[in-house]
Amino acid sequence: MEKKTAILMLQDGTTYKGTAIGAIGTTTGEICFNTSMTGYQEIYTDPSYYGQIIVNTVSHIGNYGTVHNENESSKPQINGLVVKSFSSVVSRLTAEGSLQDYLETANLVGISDIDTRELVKHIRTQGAMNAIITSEIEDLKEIKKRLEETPNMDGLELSSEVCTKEPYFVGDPHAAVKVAVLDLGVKKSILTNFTERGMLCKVFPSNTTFEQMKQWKPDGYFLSNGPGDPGAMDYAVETAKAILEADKPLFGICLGHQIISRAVGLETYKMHHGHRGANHPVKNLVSGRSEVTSQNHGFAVKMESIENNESVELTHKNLNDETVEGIKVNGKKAFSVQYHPEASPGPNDSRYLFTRFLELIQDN
Ligand SMILES: NC(=O)CC[C@H](N)C(=O)O
Repeated sequence: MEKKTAILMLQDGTTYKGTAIGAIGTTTGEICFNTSMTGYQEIYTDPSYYGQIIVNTVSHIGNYGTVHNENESSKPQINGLVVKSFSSVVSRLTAEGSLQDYLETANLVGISDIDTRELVKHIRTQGAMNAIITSEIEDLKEIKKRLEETPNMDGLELSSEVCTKEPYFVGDPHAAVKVAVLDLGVKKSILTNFTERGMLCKVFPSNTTFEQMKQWKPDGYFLSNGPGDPGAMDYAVETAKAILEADKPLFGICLGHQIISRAVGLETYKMHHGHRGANHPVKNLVSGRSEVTSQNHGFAVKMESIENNESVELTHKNLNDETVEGIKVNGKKAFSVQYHPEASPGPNDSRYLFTRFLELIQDN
């Protein structure tokens, strides 16, 4: 493939020159980095990344190609991609295609040959910000103008843009346990973790109310991961409040955790640059065990708001920066975690949480 120059410009004006990868074009979004060593396809197709440009800190990307069963949703969801060394050689016998073809088919614009170490250090010190990648505009003033038109992630509601438009089922139709999944941008592997444990999932669009889901007579409710700011999602907070009010078994992951937290009066905030990777240490304060976890979030629940709230118990804490990683709602059958027990990519230390949810439903 003939190499074409691309430009990456950050909101603070920092500009990098590199090589175009994926589709030729222009894209904008919030720039953030993921430190996972493997699992690029799972990361790019995770709907929680919708609206974001991803920097992979692992320097070699594309080398094992793509396969359809590593998709976490129907297509890549990230807005753009920044890598160091992009491989056009695919070294996996079972690969179905190259990453270049995969990105091009999805019309996804990226840039390679960027000093990602330097870039990540910059984001780590300066914090989350918007960025633009272009392989078609050369005029820096024009690039800057396009970048300035990009909305800030703070205050953005994005779940309605990535969720299913119609309800659908996943799992054995005769399963003994039925789980209503509120799709805020759900990853496929979360649903697999439910179905593997004998649960049938009915996945509902993000704006479905408790009353509407209730008609299916679910045994439990799940609030999924997803993109955007939990502070802009009052409609989902109302749904969580209604589920809690009815005292039904309730589990939430990531955005779902932030929504449940807001429903019980906790506050969320935008982090300096978030947690994205597959080796974040978390302590389970109930069992005393530590877990190595997969994470992807740019917002979090305020610790101080938990300390002043008697209706919740802090169950999990991040060992790097002591942020909130999990809660349990006192007197209710509800719990949630900020991190990703389904991993994908990442370690399986936290999969017990899916079994805990099943047990909660069975006890009920
Ligand atoms: N993975 C997620 O569900 C992310 C939740 C939310 N969008 C955040 O960035 O914090």
